[in-house]
Amino acid sequence: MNKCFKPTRTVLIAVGSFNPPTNMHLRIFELAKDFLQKNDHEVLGGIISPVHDQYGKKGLVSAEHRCSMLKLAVETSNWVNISEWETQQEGWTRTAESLKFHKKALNDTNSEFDWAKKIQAKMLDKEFPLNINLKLLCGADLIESFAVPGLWKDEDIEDIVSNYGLVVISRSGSNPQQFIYESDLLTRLQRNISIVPEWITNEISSTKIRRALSRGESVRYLTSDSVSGVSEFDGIVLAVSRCQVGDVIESLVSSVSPLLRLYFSPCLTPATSDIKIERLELYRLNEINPNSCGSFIIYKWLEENICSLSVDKLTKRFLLDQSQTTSFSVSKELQECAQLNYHQ
Ligand SMILES: Nc1ncnc2c1ncn2[C@@H]1O[C@H](COP(=O)(O)OP(=O)(O)OP(=O)(O)O)[C@@H](O)[C@H]1O
Ligand SMILES: NC(=O)c1ccc[n+]([C@@H]2O[C@H](COP(=O)(O)O)[C@@H](O)[C@H]2O)c1
Repeated sequence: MNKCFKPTRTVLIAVGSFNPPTNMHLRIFELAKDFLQKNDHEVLGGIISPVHDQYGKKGLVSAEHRCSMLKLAVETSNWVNISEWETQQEGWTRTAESLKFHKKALNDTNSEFDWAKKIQAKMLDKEFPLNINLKLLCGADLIESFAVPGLWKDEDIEDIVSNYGLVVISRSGSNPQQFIYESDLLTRLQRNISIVPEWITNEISSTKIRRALSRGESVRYLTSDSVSGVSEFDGIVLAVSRCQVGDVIESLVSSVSPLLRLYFSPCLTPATSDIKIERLELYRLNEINPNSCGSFIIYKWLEENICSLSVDKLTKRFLLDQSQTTSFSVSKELQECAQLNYHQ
């Protein structure tokens, strides 16, 4: 083996709306990293650069919110970072400009940006200059958007491909090889374009997640649980009418904390048995799932199961407090006891 051989130090950057982030947004980083590492690159890190609000795409939620979702999404990755730089500019930034900024910051040993510091910290030997290369990582649909009249400047395309390089992940409905073949410019620069096939095809997209959410359908396992705001409710909801709370139950429930206690006024014709125990999924409210917050789900459930609801003050405070943890532990004994009472 040639002792002098040094792999090219590379960082991948993906630009886009991330509205909301999906599992595929992170998956493309893994695919590209595997591919590059087999082709003489040392992949030091990844950067996700969400677009500015003024990009103006229909249905784009605020950059602040997209960034918080992205931060949650990358919690499980030890190499993909978020750069909020584009979102903090006066207006929308062309991708070529964004690449220029990010490459400069990555190679600046005094960089003030956390993502740059983290990536630089991954370098085993820090000889100067740092010589960190930046490549644009994208799905095949993004490269095909190069052909949309007026969307990209030819000189930007030339700059991006020749001075940085592209890693394109295949996507169903796109044919990047043919697209390159049909473009004289891209054919000329094609040694700087890597096309990475995704054999385990997966057509998750932000559009499909938004569609599912707007229809009140589950988006679980399409994006991280922390992004969708869903977390298992591992406790019990005890819904009892005030007059039905017997001393025994009262002493039992008060000894267990936390427990969601919902009191409701008795209905004329009781819609439920004395004690109702349900397992529910709780959602945290965000701009993407405005109809799925914990309180909404619980009110909805109660509406369907119980009439004339009045939630006691403590419970209401709990339900409305979005920062509250949504995971409960309730002792097995209590659950069994409650089950027993339910069947009585
Ligand atoms: N399923 C996928 N396969 C390959 N690349 C993807 C996939 N989903 C997203 N990407 C790529 O991730 C980058 C950022 O994506 P973007 O924010 O546009 O997401 P999207 O899911 O395509 O969004 P939308 O559905 O809103 O158009 C783009 O380069 C896009 O091509
Ligand atoms: N001329 C350009 O630099 C140019 C044109 C169109 C889109 N883009 C970028 O490509 C990304 C496209 O994102 P969407 O696929 O979510 O629309 C955005 O980050 C946008 O800034 C850049």
